[in-house]
Amino acid sequence: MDAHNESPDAVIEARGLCAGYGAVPVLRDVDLVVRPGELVALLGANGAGKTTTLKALAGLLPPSRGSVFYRGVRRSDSLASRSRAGLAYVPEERGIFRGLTTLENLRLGRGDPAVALELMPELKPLVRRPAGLLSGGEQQMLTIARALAAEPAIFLCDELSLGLAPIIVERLLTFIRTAASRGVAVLLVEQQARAALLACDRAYVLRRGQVAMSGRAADLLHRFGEVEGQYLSGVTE
Ligand SMILES: Nc1ncnc2c1ncn2[C@@H]1O[C@H](COP(=O)(O)OP(=O)(O)OP(=O)(O)O)[C@@H](O)[C@H]1O
Repeated sequence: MDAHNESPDAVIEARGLCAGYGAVPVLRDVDLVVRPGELVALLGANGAGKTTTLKALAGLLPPSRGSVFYRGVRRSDSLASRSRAGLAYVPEERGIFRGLTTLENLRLGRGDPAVALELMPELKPLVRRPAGLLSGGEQQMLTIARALAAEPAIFLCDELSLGLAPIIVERLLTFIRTAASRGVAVLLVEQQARAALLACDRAYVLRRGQVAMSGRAADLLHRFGEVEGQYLSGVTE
């Protein structure tokens, strides 16, 4: 039934996606599309299923029903295999080796460290510093520059702004916007809904594992009260 995706121009597409952990269902019939050059936010209350969605899209969690299409092809392969095919995923934990220097961490990426440093010049004075000593914002710059230096087709980023000052979040969003303008499809999980809607083209709002609202970011900003309502009514406990 879902052997073909419905949006031929999509880089990544979830169709009727259901996924969870063991016997615990989390996602229910999630439909989601990200196209080249689009910056898309995934919003929702704590526990709504945002990280679970990214994990299922990245290949870390198998769908119990429904499909994930990557560049038009239905996939059930691993994250490593999807990464080789142009998918970049930054998890909430950021994937930094704290005992290695910034440069050594950049070398672990798929892209050229020199490209990462050109993309994010703030990292240049920090190349020899152990990544564990970088500030939270600098660590996030490192993970994002490392991911984007590989010129992925799609960039999935969890909790972009976790623990970061608003000015740093603004810098990161501008940086990611530039990547999107070069054609990268971006899906961001973001806690700060208003900031995300101001920066993104489109958004999906999850509530208890389902897409409760979706559309152009500008339209969702006009309906921000409703967006916030999804958070209040979406709390699971
Ligand atoms: N490994 C796991 N095993 C069992 N349940 C899990 C696991 N990881 C997450 N969950 C549950 O799945 C639901 C969705 O979690 P998820 O992390 O996707 O939410 P989220 O929207 O990313 O939340 P947050 O904003 O708090 O990070 C929650 O009820 C959570 O408790």
